[in-house]
Amino acid sequence: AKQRLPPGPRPTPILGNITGIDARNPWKTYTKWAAEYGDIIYTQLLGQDIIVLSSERVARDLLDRRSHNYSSRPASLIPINELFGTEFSSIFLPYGDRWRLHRRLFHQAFNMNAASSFRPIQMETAHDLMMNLFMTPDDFPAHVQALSIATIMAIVYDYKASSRHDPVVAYVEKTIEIAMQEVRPEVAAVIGAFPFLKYLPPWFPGASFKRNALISQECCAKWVDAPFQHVKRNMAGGTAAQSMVSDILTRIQDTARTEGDAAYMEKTAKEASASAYAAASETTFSTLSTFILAMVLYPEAQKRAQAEIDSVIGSNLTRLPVWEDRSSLPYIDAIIKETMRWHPVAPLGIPHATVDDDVYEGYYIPKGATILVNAWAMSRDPANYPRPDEFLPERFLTSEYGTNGETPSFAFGFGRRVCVGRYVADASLWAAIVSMLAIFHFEPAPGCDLGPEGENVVWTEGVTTHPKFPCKITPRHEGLTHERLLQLVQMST
Ligand code: HEM
Repeated sequence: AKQRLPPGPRPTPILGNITGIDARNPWKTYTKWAAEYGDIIYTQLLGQDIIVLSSERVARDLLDRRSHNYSSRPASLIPINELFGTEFSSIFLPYGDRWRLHRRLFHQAFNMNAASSFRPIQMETAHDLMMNLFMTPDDFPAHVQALSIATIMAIVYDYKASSRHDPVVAYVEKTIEIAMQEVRPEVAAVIGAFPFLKYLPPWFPGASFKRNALISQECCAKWVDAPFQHVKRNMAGGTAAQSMVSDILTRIQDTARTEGDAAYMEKTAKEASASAYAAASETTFSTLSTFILAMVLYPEAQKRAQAEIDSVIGSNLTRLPVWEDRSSLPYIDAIIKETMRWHPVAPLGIPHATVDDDVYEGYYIPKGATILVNAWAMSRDPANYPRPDEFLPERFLTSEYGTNGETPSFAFGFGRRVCVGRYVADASLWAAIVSMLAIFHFEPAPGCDLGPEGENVVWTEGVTTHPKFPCKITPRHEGLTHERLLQLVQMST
């Protein structure tokens, strides 16, 4: 008997459901469909099977409990990654030995215990952020981005990125900017279905993605190599500090049996470290931008967080928050969780794919199907998160709002593909957020109406999304000088 696919909107011939999708916010279309057809729906884009999971329950059942079958990445993303030069990226590797080796390198560097060794770096970049915000508060997006980049560059390569116009950073940022726009299922489906598009000359009208691809390929080659060579040079000269790459290179020297082995491991290390950068910088930046927006729109939450910090470090700023304060600041943890819940950085996650055919609750799920995690829909589920559009950190502190207090599972993804950098990410966010709240007050920029619930805020489009808005940032403590802030920073290191 013909197997029954999950329900969904009826596809039109050839194009499938592509014409019905809001290209700017595809997660909103999928969420609307989920309301109509349920937690698990089937759609088609140009002949490709797409299954969208819209509840945490279904995502856990399939991606966690059947992770052996749901941990690949869509084959349709391979051509587009090759086109853009990002084929090596751990994030997009299909399930298999190559991906497993990447994952092992990450696990050694970023597991819960290992991740804590990066705390001094994270606090130092948080302090740099405070100093920058103090001097030029209106440039806050650039400062937050600088923090996100500097943190991961230091952790992975012990590379000190200069805060402006760093050449290595410029390559990576360009590649990521392009990849965020183009390496997503809706674009991949078009190129997969019409492979000749790949061969259009870059000057061809409408072939902007091809021009982008050439730029991306060039930037990628430099991004993967330049910082890696920096570590090797420092190791050879005996000046390398600890980093993910120096640790791996030391292990290769100690364990590789043949030269071939060593060369393969080194190539893998290069690819994995470059991927860590891509995965970490944009996501950290987006989360912190969303946090600042929440503080502007929800002054009560901001006030409560600051009162909590003051109750621990004192209200006259005799010292800055330090790691040991974390356990006394539960509301700050709740703010971090609620930021990731309120506007998930990757509203459709990173697509998974099935290895084999499967059947779930009577529905047929084909081999090779793209599995989209609709984090947006999960974040808006009123059963788990009452008043879902509101920023309410309290929901992670009391059962009144229904959560179990844990970070929402959709924030960092599922199964064997769950974010390998989640402990690093959590610590970077904490250091930055607690430092910002200790020193600054965030309010709407004068004359700028964001709307009571932020309706007028513009969010960027792509795999990840962040808000763009102006904001007024002022020191909370009257008479705080640059010199005094510097003194406080020096006292706590
Ligand atoms: C707030 C910050 C972050 C968020 C919200 C975030 C979120 C995610 C999500 C949703 C995924 C996809 C999971 C899935 O496929 O189900 C992912 C994958 C990944 N993340 Fe993160 N991430 C963050 C920070 C980081 C950091 C700091 C690192 C590295 C230090 C990192 C490294 C990775 C890597 C390598 C993958 C790919 C894993 C794989 O495909 O096997 N992430 N992340």
